[in-house]
Amino acid sequence: MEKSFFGVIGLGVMGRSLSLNIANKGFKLSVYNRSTAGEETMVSDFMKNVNSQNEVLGFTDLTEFVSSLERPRKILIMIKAGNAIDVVIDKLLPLLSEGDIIIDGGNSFFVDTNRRKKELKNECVNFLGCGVSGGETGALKGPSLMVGGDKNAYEIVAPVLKAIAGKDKNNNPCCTLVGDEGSGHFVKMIHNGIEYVEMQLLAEIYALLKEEYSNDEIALILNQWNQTDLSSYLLEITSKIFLKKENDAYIIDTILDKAGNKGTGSWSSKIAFDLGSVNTMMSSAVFARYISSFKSKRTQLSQDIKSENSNKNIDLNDLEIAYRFARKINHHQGFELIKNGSQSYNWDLDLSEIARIWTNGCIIRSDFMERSIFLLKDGKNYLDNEEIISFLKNNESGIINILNTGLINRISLNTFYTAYDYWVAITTNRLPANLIQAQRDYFGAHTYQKIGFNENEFFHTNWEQS
Ligand SMILES: NC(=O)C1=CN([C@@H]2O[C@H](COP(=O)(O)OP(=O)(O)OC[C@H]3O[C@@H](n4cnc5c(N)ncnc54)[C@H](OP(=O)(O)O)[C@@H]3O)[C@@H](O)[C@H]2O)C=CC1
Ligand SMILES: O=C(CO)[C@H](O)[C@H](O)COP(=O)(O)O
Repeated sequence: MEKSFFGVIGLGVMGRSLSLNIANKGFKLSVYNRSTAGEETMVSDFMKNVNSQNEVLGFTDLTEFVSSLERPRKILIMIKAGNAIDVVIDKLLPLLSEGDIIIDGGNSFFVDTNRRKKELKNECVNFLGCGVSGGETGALKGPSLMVGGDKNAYEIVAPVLKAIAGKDKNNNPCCTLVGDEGSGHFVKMIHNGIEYVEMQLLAEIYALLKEEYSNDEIALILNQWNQTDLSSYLLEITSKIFLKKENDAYIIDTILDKAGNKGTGSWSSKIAFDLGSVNTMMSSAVFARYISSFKSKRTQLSQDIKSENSNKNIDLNDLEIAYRFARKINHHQGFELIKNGSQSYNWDLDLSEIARIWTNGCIIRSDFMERSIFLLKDGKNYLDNEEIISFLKNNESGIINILNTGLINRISLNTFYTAYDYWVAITTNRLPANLIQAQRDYFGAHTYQKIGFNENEFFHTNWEQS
């Protein structure tokens, strides 16, 4: 029997969509899912969705699955991130041959990907970490693919990845080898960090609007914004969410206000600390999800708090400006983190190319991302651009008015606040850090630098000596 060109392990939400996408592009495919209690029909259910033109073989036996693949074997693992990946790799290894290629398409932590790549290299097996974005629909119709690893291995799987990826405005695939090692998963992790912020900003806008406007009206406002340069996939789906009803009830009003997460947002925040990069907005968006999960505490404490119920009178023009303002800072912080990661890990990442593969297929695709291809050229970031700087300088009052509305009405707007605060701090010539240095020197003799002296000169004061 003719062997399959490509293999997919894992037929969950993403694995089955990617598999159909691959098969629809004409590649002969083998798919595998473990057959555990309660999940025995994953493969047979999948096979029912395969059309007669697709060449797909389904397996619940890993050895048979691997034997069905032509060499070098090209296997995409699309399962839960974490230990499960190591478990599957351990099971695969004895079945593989020199030169075979494993691609991890899940949201794996990039440090694990660095390790796995090294371990597999010792076994003469290639390992690529591929960030996949686009959710269920994107995976089926054209995701954005951020690949990290060796160029030679990438070239072998590129025909499949490029064929299934979404296409940019010039019809080029939203798929690229971003760099070596776990750089693909690093870039996907930051993508998700940016995504968390974009989502939280919309949630805070909802918090402001919902006291004054109906769901239909909120949908209309967001939809109007989506006809402007603010247009994005997340804005589009959010406006649609407000219109969706079940049994005459708006679904949004029936959903418990506890946000979940699977880790990529908090990893992005932790890495920013390690790299000395400032990403206050991502941390704020992660913490907003955590606070939301303290539902019973919030319910208990909210009983003692009087709600003013004042007339909010939100200025929609200011809100639109504040949103535009905060998104610019979010993208700046996100790409700055990528830049810092690139420098620290020697990955030579191309920010403009990353923006390009994020213009279609992925969750944070937007008009602004399209413009970012230009703004991020030659290693530049947003705050190197005069137009961006002048927008931020000239529109402070819009975001201040919105923050004031939040303060007066007890509406938590922390992610908007962190955007503005970052802008204020980064544009302040003299910060009070001189006091921090004095305090450190006082209690710990940590020394300090002096204004007008050489950067390499450090001073110490005996603060208690009169
Ligand atoms: N959903 C999304 O929007 C996106 C998800 N991702 C990432 O893609 C990956 C898959 O996500 P998704 O498809 O949503 O997840 P699902 O929960 O839908 O599917 C999980 C898959 O992993 C398999 N699996 C879980 N544990 C093991 C194990 N120990 N050994 C073998 N197989 C295992 C499951 O098999 P079984 O059915 O037998 O349990 C199933 O096939 C994750 O890393 C996720 O973070 C990336 C981008 C978007
Ligand atoms: O990668 C994704 C989108 O790009 C996944 O949907 C991911 O699960 C989103 O993160 P979280 O579950 O933490 O909200």
